[in-house]
Amino acid sequence: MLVKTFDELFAELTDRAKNRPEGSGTVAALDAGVHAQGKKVLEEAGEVWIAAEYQSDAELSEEISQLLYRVQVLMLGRGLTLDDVYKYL
Ligand SMILES: N=c1c2ncn([C@@H]3O[C@H](COP(=O)(O)OP(=O)(O)OP(=O)(O)O)[C@@H](O)[C@H]3O)c2ncn1[C@@H]1O[C@H](COP(=O)(O)O)[C@@H](O)[C@H]1O
Repeated sequence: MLVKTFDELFAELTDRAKNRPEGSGTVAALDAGVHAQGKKVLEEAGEVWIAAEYQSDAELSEEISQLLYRVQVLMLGRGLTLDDVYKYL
């Protein structure tokens, strides 16, 4: 199984933002603006919470992956890099 890391996904999304390929959901999410991006983060965070309480490990893992994606979209929407965040870890 080919595994994608957090950093690899961020590099991929950065490339989507730069090259704006046709049909990219990420490009559409970036164009929707920070308000919409923030709402998606909150929505996915809620789904993670519910999955943690009531759903399987696989379902929880999928929700967490979606939350990570939405956080990255928000980071790109605000022009943050991974280092901007990593320096606080
Ligand atoms: N990891 C993700 C990813 N996680 C979640 N999502 C999006 O989030 C949606 C699920 O979130 P929701 O529950 O909010 O579903 P929804 O409200 O029905 O979806 P939308 O109406 O918001 O599209 C999915 O249908 C995807 O649109 C993702 N979209 C893209 N990626 C990865 O990002 C990369 C670039 O993708 P594109 O920009 O689409 O080429 C690729 O590697 C993708 O695998």
